[in-house]
Amino acid sequence: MEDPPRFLSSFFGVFLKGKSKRKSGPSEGNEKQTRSRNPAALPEEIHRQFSLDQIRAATCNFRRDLIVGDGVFGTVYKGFLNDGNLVVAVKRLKSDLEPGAGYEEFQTELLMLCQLNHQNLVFLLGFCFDEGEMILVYEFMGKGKLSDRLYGSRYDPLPWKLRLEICIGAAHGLRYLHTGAKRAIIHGNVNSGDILLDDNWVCKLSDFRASKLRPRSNSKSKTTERIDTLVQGNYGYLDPEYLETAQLEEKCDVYSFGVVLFEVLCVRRPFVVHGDGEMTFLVDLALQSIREGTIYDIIDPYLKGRIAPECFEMFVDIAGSCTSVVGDERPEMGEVEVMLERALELQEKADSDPAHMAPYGEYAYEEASLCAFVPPHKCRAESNSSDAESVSGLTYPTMDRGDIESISSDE
Ligand SMILES: Nc1ncnc2c1ncn2[C@@H]1O[C@H](COP(=O)(O)OP(=O)(O)OP(=O)(O)O)[C@@H](O)[C@H]1O
Repeated sequence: MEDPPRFLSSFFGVFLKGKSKRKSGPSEGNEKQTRSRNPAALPEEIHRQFSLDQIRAATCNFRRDLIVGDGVFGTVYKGFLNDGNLVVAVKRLKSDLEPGAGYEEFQTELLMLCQLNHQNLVFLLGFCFDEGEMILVYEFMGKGKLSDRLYGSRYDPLPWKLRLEICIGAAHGLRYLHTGAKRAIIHGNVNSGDILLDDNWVCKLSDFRASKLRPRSNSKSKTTERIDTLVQGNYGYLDPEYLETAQLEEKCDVYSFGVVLFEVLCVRRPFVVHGDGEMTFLVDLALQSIREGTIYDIIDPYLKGRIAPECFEMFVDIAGSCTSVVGDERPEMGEVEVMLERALELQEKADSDPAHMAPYGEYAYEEASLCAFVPPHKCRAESNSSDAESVSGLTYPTMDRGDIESISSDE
């Protein structure tokens, strides 16, 4: 990827002036501000600037039945451009937020996506800042969120190979963020709700509002290159080291991605709150089950008998190593990508063996042969421990539901 396009600095000059205009109104006679009203100063050659009228036309004036989702800061509408030939997602900053809330997040999302172009990252078509509105326009992801496809009762269970392909796509996207540019980008909020799927099941990472730019890692000065930040992200996905140090780095994304892998395998939420307020974390449950050789017992029942043992082993090993409590023991995203591709190959190889062919074009694998699997990876530090919390080395605070609602979560 090239450096951030040079238009960005002038673009953000424009953007920020757009903000101040909203609050205090424009002052005349300033050449820069004249430029700010001139669409030629905006990066239209790459990302189109839409007028509010165009956005209104595309969304039938923000018709309620075109709402496809609601985030903390924005409402997302399905929209139609180019005489209805192009379906888009239109994210509009909510008008009922605290003054100023959401601006920074929209700005970060725009800054990141303006610089990115990869098949596994959601594509930003353009933006609209007319009349004090802040609107981002994306390609439309017809199959919605991975989390909905995993947990939504109205959907059929996802086939195992498709799940693997989705994970590989997400790993491609993350690897590109981490290493595809001169400055590494840390997503900062990897979770199954921000992994979107297009009509062809191609997976794309979205929601870059918590993302951070930093120079590419260099092993000698690694620790000084970490980013000090306010801890944010979805509960259940947060790297324990990040929670402790508030330093964001690529390994935080790797950890969160590992949690997604366990979700894909087990179809269990990253955390569950019990009636007494106690919480169970999927990562703790999964790591404990790995250690005890019972991981097969907690996987999605739909997958039982459908995963080749060697693929299963590899997948569990990848998820386990991604969620290692020690960041430095986690693999790089490039390694994760390669291992997931290998897991898919193993599944395909096993599927090609007629012995595994079952009626209706499905495959059947012995369940019992998977039960005693304990992968050799990073559980060594915890191998003497028997309680779930210490498996990941974490002691999570006990929280009640009120606390949880105040934490950003897509669930
Ligand atoms: N490009 C898109 N195509 C189709 N649907 C989308 C697209 N982008 C977002 N959505 C839908 O809109 C919802 C809201 O998206 P948004 O990015 O604003 O918030 P979020 O990431 O889901 O949640 P939060 O902001 O609370 O973390 C998503 O959950 C998804 O269902």
